[in-house]
Amino acid sequence: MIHIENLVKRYGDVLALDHLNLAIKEGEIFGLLGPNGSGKTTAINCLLALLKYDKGDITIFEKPMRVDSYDIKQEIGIVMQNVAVFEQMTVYENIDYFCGLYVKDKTRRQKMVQEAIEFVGLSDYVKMFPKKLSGGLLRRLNIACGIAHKPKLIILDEPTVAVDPQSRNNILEGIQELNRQGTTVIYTSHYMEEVEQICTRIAIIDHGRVIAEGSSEELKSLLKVGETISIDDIVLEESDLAAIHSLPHVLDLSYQGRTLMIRCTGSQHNLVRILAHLQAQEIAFGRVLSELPTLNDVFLEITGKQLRD
Ligand SMILES: Nc1ncnc2c1ncn2[C@@H]1O[C@H](COP(=O)(O)OP(=O)(O)OP(=O)(O)O)[C@@H](O)[C@H]1O
Repeated sequence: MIHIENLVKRYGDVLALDHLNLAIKEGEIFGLLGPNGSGKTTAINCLLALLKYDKGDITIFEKPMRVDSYDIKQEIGIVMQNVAVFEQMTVYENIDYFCGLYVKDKTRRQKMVQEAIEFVGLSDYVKMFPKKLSGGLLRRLNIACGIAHKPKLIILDEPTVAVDPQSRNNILEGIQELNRQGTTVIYTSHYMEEVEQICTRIAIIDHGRVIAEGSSEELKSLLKVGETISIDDIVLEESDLAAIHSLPHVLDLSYQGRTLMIRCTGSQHNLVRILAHLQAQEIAFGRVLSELPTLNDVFLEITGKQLRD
């Protein structure tokens, strides 16, 4: 559905996109995950032909995307990072205005605006002006303005920045619902939990390049460590440590201040196997914690730094 090939974008000396390649299929919720400044917004702006780029090719719906590709733009909904609504218009008028850019027929538009209002849960606020809305409601209005015309593709650039957890959940559930109704979604974020929660495929980008791509599970399977188990209040001899180390899938372990940390390859049955071993050896222990890897671990292993640097 969307192909970005070898996209290069420079701002003066800053290389914002460095041969970026992306292919997004119809029906996906495609996540673009990367730290601040990695090039997500630049990629989206190039994709939408809002920004000139130095090199590369972009096709959307199998056609080249250009500044005057109005037929393509008609089928795209955009929800940008910064809320962009008119202060002097009410909630209803704002949604109607943005929908009207694409849908001229009044009766059809009225129905679409109504559906968008219900979809984002703004029915009680239609006559209010934006400045009376809370941050979360304002975001919902921003989303309604972007989706009311029922585009085939919706692009959301960090739509949950500075949003309270409840509104954030509403937004994420709404995006999943739109996708269930057949909309393809591109979602950029530096919140890995969000991307993990809703995206069917993810490209992790850093310094304007894709450094890893796949489903959340596929990305995590790139890691050496599949599970980290920590066990508190455990007293062990050297021979006990050697025996635990030799259990299947144990990669390495550390033992400090009566806490044992075991890093395992794979993520299945490690905990059961290790606890069964301790029980068989009649070794007592306290609190046990098993941690599965996150997308941050994937980023850390590939780049040597945290996603939230
Ligand atoms: N108008 C501009 N002029 C100069 N440099 C820019 C401009 N816009 C972005 N950059 C630089 O390009 C790089 C990519 O920025 P971009 O905003 O695309 O990243 P991002 O991943 O969207 O970050 P964020 O999550 O903070 O929005 C950064 O180094 C940024 O400083």
